[in-house]
Amino acid sequence: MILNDIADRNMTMTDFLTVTNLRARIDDNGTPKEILRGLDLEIPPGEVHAIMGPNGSGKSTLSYVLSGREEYEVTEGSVRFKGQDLLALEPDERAALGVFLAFQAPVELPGVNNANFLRTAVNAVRRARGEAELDAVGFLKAVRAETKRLHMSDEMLKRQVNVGFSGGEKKRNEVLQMRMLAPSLAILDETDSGLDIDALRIVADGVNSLRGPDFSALVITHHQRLLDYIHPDRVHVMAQGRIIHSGGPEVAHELEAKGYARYLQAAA
Ligand SMILES: Nc1ncnc2c1ncn2[C@@H]1O[C@H](COP(=O)(O)OP(=O)(O)OP(=O)(O)O)[C@@H](O)[C@H]1O
Repeated sequence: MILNDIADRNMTMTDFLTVTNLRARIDDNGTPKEILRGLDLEIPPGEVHAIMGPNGSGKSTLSYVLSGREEYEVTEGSVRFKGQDLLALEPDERAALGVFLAFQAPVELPGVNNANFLRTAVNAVRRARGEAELDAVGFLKAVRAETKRLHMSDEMLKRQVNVGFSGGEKKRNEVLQMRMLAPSLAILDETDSGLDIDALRIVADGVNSLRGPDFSALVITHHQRLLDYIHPDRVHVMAQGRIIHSGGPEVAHELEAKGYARYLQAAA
C-alpha cells in the first residue's frame, strides 16, 4: 500500500498537520509523568513554524511523539497528518508518509557506515512512496550535491554514523539526512545548537531551499538568531506541555528581548 497516494486523496488544505488536545506521558521510574498536557497545534502545508519555550516544557517530547518514539504513551487527543491518524502509524510508516525528525542529540551508530545508512534510509522511503530506488551511482551523485551545498567533506560519508563527529558536524549530518529524504514535514529539534555562525547560515539555507507548497517544518529553537535566517510563518510559545501563545515572527523578538515571564503570567 502506498501511503502517499492514500494521503493525497484524503488531504485537504486544513488537515496537513493538526494536533488536538494532545496528552502524553512517560514512565518515570515506575510513576507515570505527564509531559504533554493538552497541546493544540496546526501547521498548514508549505509553512514553517517555530516553537520556543523554557527548558523542560516538552518541546522534544512533542517531536518524539510526532515521530513515533515508543517510550511515550499518548493518553488523550489526536494527531491528523495528511488526512491520516498519525498516532496509529509505526515510525517507519510515518517516515514514508513524509515525517522527518532531526534529533536534538543525534545518535551515534558505531560500525554503521554513514553513506550506507543514508542510502538504506532513502531507498526505504522511496520504496514506500512507490518511487524507484537509487542505485549506487545515482545515490552518490545525489548525496555529493547535498554535501557540497552543506559545505561538508565527502569524507564524512565514509565514517561511522555520527561517531566522533563534532557537535556541529552531527547537526549538519542531520540536515544532510533531511535533504536526502525530502520530507513533507521536517521537525528540527534545536538543530542550531552547536553550530558556528557560518554553519548556521548554511543549515538555514539547507532548510530554506526546501521551502515550497510540499514542505513544512516545525523548528524548535531557543534562539532568535536561527529565525533571522529561517523566517517562520508562525512562532508558538510552549510551556508546561501546552502551546500558551502563538503569533508571527515578532513573538521571537519579544522573547529574546523580554523572556518568557509575560507569556507565563498570562497563561497562569
Ligand atoms: N525518560 C524520562 N523520564 C523522566 N522524565 C522525562 C523523561 N523524558 C523527558 N522527561 C521530562 O519531561 C520534561 C520535558 O522534557 P523535554 O525534553 O521534552 O523538554 P524540552 O522543552 O525539549 O526541554 P529543553 O529546552 O531543555 O530541551 C522534562 O522535565 C524532562 O525531564
